[in-house]
Amino acid sequence: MASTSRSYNDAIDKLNELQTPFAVIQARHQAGILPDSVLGIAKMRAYLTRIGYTPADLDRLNIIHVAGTKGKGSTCAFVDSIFSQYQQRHGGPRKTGLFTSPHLMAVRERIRIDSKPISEELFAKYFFEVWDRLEESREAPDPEVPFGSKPVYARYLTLVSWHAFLQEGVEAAVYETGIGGEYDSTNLVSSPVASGISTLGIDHVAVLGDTVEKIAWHKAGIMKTGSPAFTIEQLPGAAEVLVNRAKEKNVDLQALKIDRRLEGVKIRPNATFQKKNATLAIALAETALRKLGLLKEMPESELPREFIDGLEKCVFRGRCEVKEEKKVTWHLDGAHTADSLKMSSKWFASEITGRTGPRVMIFNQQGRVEAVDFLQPICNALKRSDDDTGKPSFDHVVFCTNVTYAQTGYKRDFVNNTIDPSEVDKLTVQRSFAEKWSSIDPKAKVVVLPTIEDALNYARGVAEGAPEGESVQAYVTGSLHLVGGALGILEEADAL
Ligand SMILES: Nc1ncnc2c1ncn2[C@@H]1O[C@H](COP(=O)(O)OP(=O)(O)OP(=O)(O)O)[C@@H](O)[C@H]1O
Repeated sequence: MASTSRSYNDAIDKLNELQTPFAVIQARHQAGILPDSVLGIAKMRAYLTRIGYTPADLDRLNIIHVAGTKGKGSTCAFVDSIFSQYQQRHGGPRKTGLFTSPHLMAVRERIRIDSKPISEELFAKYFFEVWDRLEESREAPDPEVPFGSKPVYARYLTLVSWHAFLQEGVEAAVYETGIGGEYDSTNLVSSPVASGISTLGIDHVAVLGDTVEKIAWHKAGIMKTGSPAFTIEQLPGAAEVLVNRAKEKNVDLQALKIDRRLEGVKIRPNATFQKKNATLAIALAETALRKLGLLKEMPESELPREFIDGLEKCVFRGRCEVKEEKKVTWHLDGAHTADSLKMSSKWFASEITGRTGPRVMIFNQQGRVEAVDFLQPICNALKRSDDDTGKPSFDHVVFCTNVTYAQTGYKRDFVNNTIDPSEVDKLTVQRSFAEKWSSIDPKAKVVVLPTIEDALNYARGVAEGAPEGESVQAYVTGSLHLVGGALGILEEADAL
């Protein structure tokens, strides 16, 4: 049955129904059932067939495919921004696509055409076309592959992106993997223009394994015979796995050192990790632009103007983002792993050097009590200078949930059924974070608040009480959902 209601909001409501409910996740976890791996990819192939395409159709998109633990989103954004400079100056690639996850403020940000989030209208159109095609083809094309009538949330969005990009005539598309690589829903592409593997570290251990070697094995799954692959400097164990898998697949894998042509290029933030992401992006964009006949010569001494502008003008929101408000400077960064939080807190520390206003941190990681171990390195990065010894790292530390609003709860695009609702109500994780922070930084004022809106208002309250001429230096981090919710609220305030 075709759905009768077809607005963007209707699409998001349907999409939210495709989230795996917390109770199901918990039951699977208790029974030791791991997420689908080989079968998951077989199911994706079947879904692709049911919506009318074959994996070979995806080759028309000239895909750049990026995996990694950290920096994959930033790398994809850099490549897309370089493409955009070529479009503006040379008219090609004709149309570009960018598929990333998660979203910050609206689901449609995950599917971008010519660098802009797909319109609500087009999102709804392609979302429901995929929906209808799946409804109309309930019989499995391959009887060996058992599957439900619809894939889960992230996989469904991958299908929508392929359908949208193919229908819109996208000529070059950049794809960020969701989790891992080998069994990721984006990994149906068989001949990418190039694959890129950004910095590897520990994350998603339940799915990918608990060592960087096991994780590297999964990420290396996006390398494809016949397509070049690039990576940057990695931990030795991870580098070895990548090299071995490249050999098995007969892939030409290049491990890149930071591109010296980046000297003088103003990338943001001006940090080593971002230079690694930019280095990877340069190699990926160069490969695609050469294939499309848009780049003939690549000078060894300096980057073409289009590359420099693409890197300098790239905007990837919610990553090391600064927003000014009356009496509050908001520093927002969605880092949420041990390594990236170390980088992120150093970035915040460098941003506020020499500033005297009260420091406020707003932090959350919903459902991940183990994130309590990420707090000490943040505290260490913000230690006061010798002149200020005796002061806490942060004057105020707020732990809140990812629920957006105090009155109305989640914004539709942020509904999350995969976490324990009772834990959110009881603020269980937030209380354990608070206890930890009080033990490591006893002079800080530590509070637990139920929503993002409450947390932002708390920081604004501190600003009101701050001495004349001093601004609160607020650091919002730990989760892209938290950062996205905060940006949404701050932007509503801008619009008033
Ligand atoms: N190469 C890197 N090494 C370590 N940390 C990084 C790197 N690149 C980015 N980060 C940190 O991680 C945060 C998220 O960056 P980005 O979105 O590019 O990563 P990602 O791999 O897409 O991760 P995810 O989508 O899981 O958040 C950044 O704001 C920054 O703090």
